[in-house]
Amino acid sequence: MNMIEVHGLARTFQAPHGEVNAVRGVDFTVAAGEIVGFLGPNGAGKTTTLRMLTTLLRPTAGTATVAGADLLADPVGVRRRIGYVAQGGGANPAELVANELMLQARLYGMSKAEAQSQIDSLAAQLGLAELTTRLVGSLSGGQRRRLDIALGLVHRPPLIFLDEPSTGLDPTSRSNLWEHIRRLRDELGATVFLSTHYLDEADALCDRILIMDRGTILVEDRPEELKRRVAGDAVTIEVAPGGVREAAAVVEGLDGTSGLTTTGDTLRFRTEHSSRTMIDLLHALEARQVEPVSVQVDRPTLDDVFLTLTGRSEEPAAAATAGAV
Ligand SMILES: Nc1ncnc2c1ncn2[C@@H]1O[C@H](COP(=O)(O)OP(=O)(O)OP(=O)(O)O)[C@@H](O)[C@H]1O
Repeated sequence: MNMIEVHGLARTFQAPHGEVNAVRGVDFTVAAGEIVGFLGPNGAGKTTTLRMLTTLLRPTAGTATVAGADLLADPVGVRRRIGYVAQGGGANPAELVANELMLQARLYGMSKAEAQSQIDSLAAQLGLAELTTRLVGSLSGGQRRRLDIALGLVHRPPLIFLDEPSTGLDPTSRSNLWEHIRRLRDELGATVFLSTHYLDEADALCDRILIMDRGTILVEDRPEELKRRVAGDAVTIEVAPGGVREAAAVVEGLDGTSGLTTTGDTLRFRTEHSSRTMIDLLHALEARQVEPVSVQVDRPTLDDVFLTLTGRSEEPAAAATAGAV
């Protein structure tokens, strides 16, 4: 069974400088029990899509079924069956954390006892247990983010939308959150649809990834397939003046390297086996008396995925405006 079915979903905004085609007629499905990641550069249309699927924004065109309810005909039905953790969060700064969580749970019709037990377990898992007697407004950015997440999950929705859930979280909170999301799926059978800028997050959590760019979905794939498309680590090496041609010849002679470019005294290339390549490279440079000034190895990033898939890097949000249609 599909938890989300989207057909031709589109949203255009009227802006002072013209129309913005934020989402340009996308089609996709999410199966029950899947964790699906939504990736894309700033302005790609991820939040707009999430806001449409969570009934906060009316589509300009298209249809969708969300958690078994028709998005346009039954938005209230959709709302009752989903949890949504937005980027901004809507908690009241003047309220106590515990009260805010209880209010949310009760709004969704949970009994007091059921709500309390769910709040206790969420608070423990998301590192909020010590903060329940604090005012929302006194929380740090990361603490506030964890509260927003707890508020989105408190009524145990079968379908959960998370908009960049780990932005602003420290590494421990991040890995606790991932653990919690996995448990929601594994133990409760929940379906999770999350947007993220972090490839490692999508990789660690998601069964499938949709990549959006300029309002369209470029590719849908499992994370391992996606990573396979990015050919290895990126190496940047600067050599002493006069050595760049020699160094380029060395790089081209090494196994498993690709995409060599040079700028001034700096060379950039990709390698599938970075540690072996680096040892061979440094030995070969020494043998040819080319002196390396600096060396940097970077794991594939989201930007690399984009570069590989689209042949270009992330672009500013303005690229999605009417002029770019
Ligand atoms: N209310 C609005 N009025 C005009 N343009 C808008 C509005 N909301 C979004 N946009 C534009 O629509 C495009 C898509 O924005 P959206 O917020 O969906 O992107 P995103 O993929 O979520 O980006 P980010 O990763 O930065 O959160 C952008 O060009 C944005 O400026």
